[in-house]
Amino acid sequence: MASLLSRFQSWLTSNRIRARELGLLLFACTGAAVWLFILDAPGATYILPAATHVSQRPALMWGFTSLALALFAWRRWREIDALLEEAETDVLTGLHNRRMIESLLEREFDRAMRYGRPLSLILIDVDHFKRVNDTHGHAVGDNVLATLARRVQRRMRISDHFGRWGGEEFLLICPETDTTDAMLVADRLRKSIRHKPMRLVGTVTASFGVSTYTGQGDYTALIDEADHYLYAAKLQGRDRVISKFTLMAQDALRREGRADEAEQPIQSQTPSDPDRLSSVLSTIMAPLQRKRERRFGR
Ligand SMILES: Nc1nc2c(ncn2[C@@H]2O[C@H](COP(=O)(O)OP(=O)(O)OP(=O)(O)O)[C@@H](O)[C@H]2O)c(=O)[nH]1
Repeated sequence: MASLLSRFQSWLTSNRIRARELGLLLFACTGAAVWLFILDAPGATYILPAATHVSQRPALMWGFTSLALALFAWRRWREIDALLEEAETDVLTGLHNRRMIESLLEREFDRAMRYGRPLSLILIDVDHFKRVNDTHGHAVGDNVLATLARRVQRRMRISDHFGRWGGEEFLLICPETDTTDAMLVADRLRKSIRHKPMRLVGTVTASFGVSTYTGQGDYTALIDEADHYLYAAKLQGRDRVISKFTLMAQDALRREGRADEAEQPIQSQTPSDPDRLSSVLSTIMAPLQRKRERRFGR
């Protein structure tokens, strides 16, 4: 008997059923049987003869049954909701995990494609993160990731989506955002990471790759493009933002024989930073603007 009971208990545990829930379920089943009896369903009298007494007060029985069923459903719903949230959240940072951010990206990409709206991606990768782990330990490395996540979260728009792409890489999805704006956003984030030293580690920097949907390809191509620019940012010395525009500007500067300037990051740590970024962007945009004006006669 004892072993039967313990087996029943372990079955309850393995099926995540608590005794209170089982009680509620039994109560709901009893209520349902009583209702069968009240409705004079065939065989109901054999299922629950004792229900005759309770059926004298059908309103009370109806109330109890509904309450029991509602409580049971509510508890189950909360558990399922918690499990779903757990399945979509990165435990370390509390951000969307890879699966969730990828499905959000797919959704935003479909929307951008259908309505012809701009959509930019910012792929962020912590610089020399292996060194942080090796020098200070994995726990401190984890703390760096969590701090970076909080800093970005505090500065992103409410309509943006932010998630952990994997390891020390993060993805920010910016709907309704063109390349120029996405670069400014990325640069603001870059500064917010760099300028405030992190506990035990000191200054941490990150590199950024920015890609924008141009009406071609699918969302994986957009990710690949951001990854390509992120790789370029790492190659060019890290702690910088690279997009299609940056590479175009660098090409333009090289063609003009200003190779030295092309090697400088478009953003620097000087207060004139945004000026330089916008001046380089306007250098690239000017011919495009002239072409557009010629075409549309404006
Ligand atoms: N603490 C911690 N480390 C992680 C986590 N995920 C990945 N890493 C570590 O992140 C490091 C990434 O190293 P690399 O890919 O060589 O990149 P890096 O050292 O940042 O160099 P660059 O990206 O080229 O600047 C590896 O040592 C991983 O073990 C994590 O969740 N927590």
